[in-house]
Amino acid sequence: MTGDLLSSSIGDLFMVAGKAQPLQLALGMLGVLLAAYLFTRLAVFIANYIRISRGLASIPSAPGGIPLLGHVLPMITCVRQNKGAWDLMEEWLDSTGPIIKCNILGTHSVVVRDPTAMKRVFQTGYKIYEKDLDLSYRPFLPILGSGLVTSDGALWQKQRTLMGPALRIDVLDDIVRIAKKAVDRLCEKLRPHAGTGRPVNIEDEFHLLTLQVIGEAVLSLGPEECDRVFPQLYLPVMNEANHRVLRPYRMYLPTPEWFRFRSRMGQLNSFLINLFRRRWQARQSAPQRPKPVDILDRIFEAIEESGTKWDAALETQLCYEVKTFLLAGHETSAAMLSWSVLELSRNAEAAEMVVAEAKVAFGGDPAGEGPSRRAVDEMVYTLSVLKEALRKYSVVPVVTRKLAEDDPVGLLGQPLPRGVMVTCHIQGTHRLYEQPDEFRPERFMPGGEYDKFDDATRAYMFLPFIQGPRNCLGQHLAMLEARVVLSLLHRRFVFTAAPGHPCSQVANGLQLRHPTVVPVGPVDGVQVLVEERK
Ligand code: HEM
Repeated sequence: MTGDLLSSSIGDLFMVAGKAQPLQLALGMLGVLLAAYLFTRLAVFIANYIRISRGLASIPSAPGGIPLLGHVLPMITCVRQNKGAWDLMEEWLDSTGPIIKCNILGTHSVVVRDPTAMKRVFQTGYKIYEKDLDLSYRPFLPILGSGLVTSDGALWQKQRTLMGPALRIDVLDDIVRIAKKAVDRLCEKLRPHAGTGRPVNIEDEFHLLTLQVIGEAVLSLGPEECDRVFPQLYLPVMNEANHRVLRPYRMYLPTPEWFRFRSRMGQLNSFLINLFRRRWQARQSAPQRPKPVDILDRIFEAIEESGTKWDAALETQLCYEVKTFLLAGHETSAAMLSWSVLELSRNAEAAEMVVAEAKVAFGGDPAGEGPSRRAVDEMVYTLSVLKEALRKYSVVPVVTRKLAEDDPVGLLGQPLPRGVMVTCHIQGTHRLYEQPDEFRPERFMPGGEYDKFDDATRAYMFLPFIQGPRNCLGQHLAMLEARVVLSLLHRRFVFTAAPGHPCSQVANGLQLRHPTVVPVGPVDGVQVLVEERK
């Protein structure tokens, strides 16, 4: 009986199949394949989830997690209260211990701030602590692609070898001159405001200035071209990518903004690739190799020396690298400069010390060609102001990694399983200083608090640029540029926080930090009044 039933239903099935349209059959097959794919993905996800959970069993969990959602709700609440998720993580570290685990929609993360753990992730174990492209960097992948910040393994190694020298050594001499010209232009812009009581949003000005510096240093673009191309194409694209961090669905929904993003990306890529082609062809047809004038020239030299063939793949890769330099090189520096100006506007004595260094470096002719690089290197107090701004405000508060294989050494004595995300809480490390809320540039002066840390871990107590083989390639460029800008601005003007603006009302600048956007700048900019310095 059962056998009859079975054979008749199989027969029916063949009958139906026989009568079905090819399209229906194809759709049916597609449905089956999709279901099988989703089922396999789910099975792999569950198996990994269980394996990683077991591997982390002995690590204390952050408070407030619930099944499935993990710690997403406390994080959302925290952002609603105008605090960064990284602030919440710091509270967890304070209350629970030096190593904790949390869960973000099924992704396990271990959070640490101890310098020995940082050393393992950034230095001794860097090959297995890979970039976390699934979560943190995903919204930026359409822009940065396989550029230096977002690549790993052999490709990263090759690109780092190719690009590294172009950002170091002699280009740094040019940066002083380029930054000097940019800050002269900014001074001209500020002069009409001096003494008028009209506030200026200095953060906005720093965004334009740092884009001009990086645009000229990398591509020899003039200030007008930078001001024309970047605010139109590059800045809106970055803006959308930042929105996508908290609203990942925007990456997939074909809204008008999604199409605008694609179109601007396309225009920016064409602008860059056309520029590369023009410059490469001019170089190939020149009777002799010209002296390099910018970072692109130096990259071209490295390409020629390595014998790399010029083709479409190379153009695309170059495009990713240049967009990486633009992104990495301007927002971080603008945030650092904004915080420094805010702090100096509250501390006349520190501002006077910066001015004193500027007088030595720029001599009696601040409007001249600019100091030598050696003279800028000697501005140790100005450098300490910038470092203290990077410490106090931690413009990159967390850096995440994904463990590519089991790490039996692990962090703080805890072996870690493959696949776990590691959140290096840079802000937490920067708060392991005495009275961390206070702005004290002296910490970074010779013999100061920083010098007194233990030799073995000192380098991991100050991590704005992280450390190790994947450290920031532009850190020397950034700090050189910022010293020129900060010192010359203060040599010419006195800045005070504009009355009525939050930056004149809150007791501590920490209250002004943006809760969701990295690099962390002031949430409402820094509005200042400008006076000529006597
Ligand atoms: C105050 C300014 C800056 C800060 C705080 C900063 C911070 C950082 C940090 C934290 C990283 C590591 C990111 C990670 O591993 O996930 C990084 C990497 C990088 N930065 Fe910067 N950066 C600054 C300026 C610059 C500038 C001016 C440039 C270029 C012109 C630059 C180019 C890069 C590149 C290419 C990398 C990737 C290095 C690699 O993975 O090999 N940065 N930066």
